[in-house]
Amino acid sequence: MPVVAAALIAANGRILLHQRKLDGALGGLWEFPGGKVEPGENPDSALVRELAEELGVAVDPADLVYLASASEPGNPHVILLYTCRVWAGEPVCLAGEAIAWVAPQDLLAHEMPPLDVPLAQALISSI
Ligand SMILES: Nc1nc2c([nH]c(=O)n2[C@@H]2O[C@H](COP(=O)(O)OP(=O)(O)OP(=O)(O)O)[C@@H](O)[C@H]2O)c(=O)[nH]1
Repeated sequence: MPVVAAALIAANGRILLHQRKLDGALGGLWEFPGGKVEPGENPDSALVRELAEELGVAVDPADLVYLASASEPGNPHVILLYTCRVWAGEPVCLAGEAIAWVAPQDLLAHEMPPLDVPLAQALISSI
């Protein structure tokens, strides 16, 4: 089951992390915002939709740059991470517990779901 996620990278180099709702699956953990690709969507259009739903921002698919994927044995989900440096609107937390702008060196100090950890490592290596 494909899941798409974005690292929104601000002009000051900070990266947006999204804290999942405390009471749901992987509750309270910090992840790259995104979600499941629904039937009929491609990864880009799913990510544009998820970023609008979760953060209230508008993203042009042309500004999504694929970076890395992560999966693990026994888990049907594969997560595709994109970077994005251009969006319209100020991100706000519409669906999760909180959002935070995090310096790259502080990403891994946030408790993350398992698949977000290698994605964060790939991101840190790329910038
Ligand atoms: N971000 C993230 N999601 C993971 C990991 N492992 C894993 O099974 N997942 C699952 O991947 C899915 C991610 O979708 P989501 O919950 O963020 O997005 P969504 O809004 O489309 O899902 P929903 O319909 O369940 O609310 C969830 O079912 C989540 O439990 C992981 O390591 N990181």
